Amino acid sequence: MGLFGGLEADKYDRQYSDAYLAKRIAAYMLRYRWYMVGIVIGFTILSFVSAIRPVIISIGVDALVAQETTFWLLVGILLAAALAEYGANWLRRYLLSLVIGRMVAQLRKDAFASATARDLAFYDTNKTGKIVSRITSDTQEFGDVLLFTSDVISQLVSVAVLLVVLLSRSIPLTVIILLTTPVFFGTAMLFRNVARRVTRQAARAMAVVNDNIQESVTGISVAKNFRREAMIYSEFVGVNTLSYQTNLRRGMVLALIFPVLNFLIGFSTAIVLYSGAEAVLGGVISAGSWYLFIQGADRFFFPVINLSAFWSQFQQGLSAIERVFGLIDAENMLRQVDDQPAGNINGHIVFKNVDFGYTDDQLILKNFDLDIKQGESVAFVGHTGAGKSTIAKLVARFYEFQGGEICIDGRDIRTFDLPSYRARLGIVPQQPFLFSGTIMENVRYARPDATDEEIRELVYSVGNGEWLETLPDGLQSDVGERGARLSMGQRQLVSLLRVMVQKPAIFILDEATASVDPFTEVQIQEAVDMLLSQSTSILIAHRLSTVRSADRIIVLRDGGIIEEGSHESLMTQGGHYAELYNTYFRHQSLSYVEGSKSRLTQTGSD
Ligand SMILES: Nc1ncnc2c1ncn2[C@@H]1O[C@H](COP(=O)(O)OP(=O)(O)OP(=O)(O)O)[C@@H](O)[C@H]1O
Repeated sequence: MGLFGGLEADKYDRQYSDAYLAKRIAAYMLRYRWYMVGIVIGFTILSFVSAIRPVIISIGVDALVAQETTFWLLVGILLAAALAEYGANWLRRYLLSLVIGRMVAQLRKDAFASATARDLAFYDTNKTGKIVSRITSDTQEFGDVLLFTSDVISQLVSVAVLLVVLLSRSIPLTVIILLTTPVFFGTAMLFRNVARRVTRQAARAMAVVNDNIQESVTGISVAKNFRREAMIYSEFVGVNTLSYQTNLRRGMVLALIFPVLNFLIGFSTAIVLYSGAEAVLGGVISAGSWYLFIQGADRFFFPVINLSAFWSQFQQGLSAIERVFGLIDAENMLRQVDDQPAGNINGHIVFKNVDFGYTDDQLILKNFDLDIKQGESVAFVGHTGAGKSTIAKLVARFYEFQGGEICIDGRDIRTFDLPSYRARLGIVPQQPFLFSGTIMENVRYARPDATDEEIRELVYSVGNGEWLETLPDGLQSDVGERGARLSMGQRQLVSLLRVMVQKPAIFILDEATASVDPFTEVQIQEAVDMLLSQSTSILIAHRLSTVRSADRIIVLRDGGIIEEGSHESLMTQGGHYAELYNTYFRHQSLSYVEGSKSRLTQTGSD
C-alpha cells in the first residue's frame, strides 16, 4: 500500500455532475419551502443592512464635516442599523439551523433506509464502518458546509448592494476594486479540482478510521483471547496516521491559497487608499466617500476571501453529499421480477438447475437440483465449505443466483414481495444474535404484536421454562449486549423461540457448533422438534440428534449432492455419510458416551 493507498472508492461510489447534485440538494430543500421563504427574507434584510452601514457612516462623516448633524444622532442611527442586522441574522441563522438540521436528519434516514435495504452481497463487499461513516460524518459535514455556504451567499449579496453604492460615488475607484476580483476568482478556480480531490481523500481516510475502530471494538473479545491488543492498536495507529497525513496534505493544499490572496488584497487596498486620498485632495470626492471606499474595499474582499476558502469547503460538502447519495442510490444484486405477496405458503421448495457463486468467477453450486416437500425436514451434512449454508441463504433469498430457478410452492422465488416472503421464514443463524433488552423483547422481535401472555405460554411450552430459573428476572432478564449475559445454550433457545413465535412455513436452522450442557440440549431439541412438526425444515446439522430427527439426510461435497436417504440407509451404504458419522457424529451418541465411560472405568480399574 502506498502512502495514500487504501483510500480507493467503494464499489457503490458514484461521481455525479455538479448540476445533478445541485438539483438533488434543491429537491431536499424544497421540502421546507416556507422556512426557505423566511430565510430569504432574513437574507435580504441582513444583506441590505450590512451593506448600508458603511454608507451611513460615510454620510455621517460628511454631515459631521459640514456640521449638519450631531455625533449622537449618528450613533443612534448606527445602533438601530446594528440591531436590525442582529435581528435579521438571528432569524436567518435560526431558520437555517432548522432547515439544515431537518435536512441532515432526512438524509440520514434515507441513507440508513438504503443501508438496511441492501442485500447480503452488498455487506460482503463493503465494510460496515465505512457505511456508518457515510450516514453520520458525511451528512453532518454536508450540513456544516450548507451553513457556511449560506453565510457566503449573504456576504455576496451585501457586496452586490455595496457595489451599487460605490459605483454611484466614484466609478474609477470602484473599477480599481473590481479589477482585482477576476484574479481572486481565477486563483480560487485553479484550486478547485485539487481541493475536491484532497478533501474526498480526507473523507475516505476518516471512513477507514471509523471502520477500523468499529471492527476492533466489535471483535475485542477475540483480540483479547489471542492477546492481539498491541496488534489492533498498531493497525489503528496505521490508519490514524494515514488519516492525519491525508488531512495534512489537504491542509497544505488549502493553505497555499491564502498567502496569495492576502497579497492581492493588500495591494488593491493600497491603491484605493492612495487614489482615494488624491481624489479627496483634488475635491473629486468627499472625505466620507473616501472612508466608504476604504471600508468598502475591506467589506468587498472579505467575502471574496471567504469565497476562495469556500471553494475547498464547498467541494468538501459536495464530496460528502456525493458519498451519501452514493449510498442512497446503491443497488442490490437481487433482482425481483415482481412483488407478489407471498401469502400463506406451504413450503414446497424446488431448486432446478441452479448455478450460484458469491462471485461470478467461482460457482459454488452448479446445475444444482433439489426437491424438499411440504412439511419435510432435511438435514444437510458435509465437510466445512461444502455449501450447506449457501443453500439455506438462497432459500432465504439473501443472494442472487446466476442460473436456473428456485420455486416455492411452484412459484418463482423472484416473483415474491420479499418482506412478505421472509415473514414466512424462520431462520436461526449459527451464531445467535440477540439485541440489547429482555428475553421477552427478544422473543417478541419476530412478531411485535404478540402479547406477553402468548410469549409466556410459548416460552414455558419448552421444558416448562425450567431454563429460565437460573436467570435473575426470568423472562424479564436483561440479555446484555448481543446476549452476552446469557449462556450459549440460552442464546440458542431464545433465538429458537424468536422463530417459533412467528410460526414459519419454512424453518432454517444453521446449527451452532458449540456444544451445550445436556440439560439445555434437551430443551433445544424440544424446541427444534416443535418447529420440525410445524414447518418445512432445512437443517444445517452439527448435532447427531438433529440429524436423526430429520426425515431425509443430504450429504454435500463441493456444492453437489453425493448421497441422500435416511440415517440407516446411508449407514448401510457405507459411503461419505458413514465416514462422517464415524469421525464426527458418533462421538455424540449416547451409546458411544456410555461406552467410553465404561472403557475409562475399565482402564481405571486395570
Ligand atoms: N459471503 C461469501 N462470500 C464469498 N464466498 C463465500 C461466502 N460465504 C461462503 N463462501 C464460500 O462458499 C463455499 C460454501 O460455503 P458455505 O458457507 O455454504 O459452506 P458450509 O458447508 O455451510 O460450511 P460450514 O459448515 O463451515 O458452515 C465456501 O467455499 C465458502 O468459502
